[in-house]
Amino acid sequence: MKKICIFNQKGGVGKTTVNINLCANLALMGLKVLVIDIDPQGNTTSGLGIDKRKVNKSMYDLLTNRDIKFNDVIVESELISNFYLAPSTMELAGAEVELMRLNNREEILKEKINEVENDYDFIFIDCPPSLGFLTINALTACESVLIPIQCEFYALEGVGQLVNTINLVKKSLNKELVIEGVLLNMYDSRTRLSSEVVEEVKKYFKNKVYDTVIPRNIRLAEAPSFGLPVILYDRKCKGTEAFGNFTNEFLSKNKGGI
Ligand SMILES: Nc1ncnc2c1ncn2[C@@H]1O[C@H](COP(=O)(O)OP(=O)(O)OP(=O)(O)O)[C@@H](O)[C@H]1O
Ligand SMILES: [Mg+2]
Repeated sequence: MKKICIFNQKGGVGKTTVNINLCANLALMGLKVLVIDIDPQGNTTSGLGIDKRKVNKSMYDLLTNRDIKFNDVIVESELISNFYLAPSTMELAGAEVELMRLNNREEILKEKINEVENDYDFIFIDCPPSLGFLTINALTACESVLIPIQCEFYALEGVGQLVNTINLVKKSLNKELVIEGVLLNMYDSRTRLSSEVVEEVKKYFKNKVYDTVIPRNIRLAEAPSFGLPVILYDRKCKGTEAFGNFTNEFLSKNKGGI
């Protein structure tokens, strides 16, 4: 079992896209996967075809109500076997204020995950684009952080702060935390900028950067509106191919982790 959070405090870099598609591929390979949506935007929840209005119990209930068990919140995917989701709704935005007074507020998620972690091969957490309480809970609960980076001019902006936050959590709340890997997303082979960004990111993160690069692909952007991971939306597109390669690379680096 391994627990990984997908994080970059920059918005729109592909956290949710990576989460949905990597996890779907792992589940289709027969690994048992739990995705925890800890972003009040709930994009992972809707991207997996769950209607947020119909969510019975969500991550908000789990974090704010001691009597709720993790298994009360988890829903099983109807599309993919071995694939489970802990959904989020807008309510989660209020959790920070409600939990402010608790002493162990950074460790609530970690303690809750303990209840179910042995049931899964992988647990992934989709973080919001901020360095707030929810993200700190995720970083405290996980063994590693997978960082998606968008191939654009400001790609490395804020990365120093991101690494500082990881180091801070490492010092105070979670000594084991490491960077799982850095995944370059929305690569455009026609532009020199994209390849320059790849070089920059490699200079900064060195061998932590995955060889696989995810191209900008319209099918990847369309799939969530149908509530599907890309592999079930268009099996032959470039996005599916890239996520297939990435899943294999991810697994080859995690041989001992399953
Ligand atoms: N490789 C790609 N090709 C085309 N579109 C993409 C790609 N990756 C992500 N997108 C699209 O870009 C937008 C942002 O992606 P995504 O929601 O995964 O980012 P995020 O980091 O989770 O955002 P947030 O910080 O708001 O949670 C979405 O509309 C998504 O469909
Ligand atoms: Mg997201």
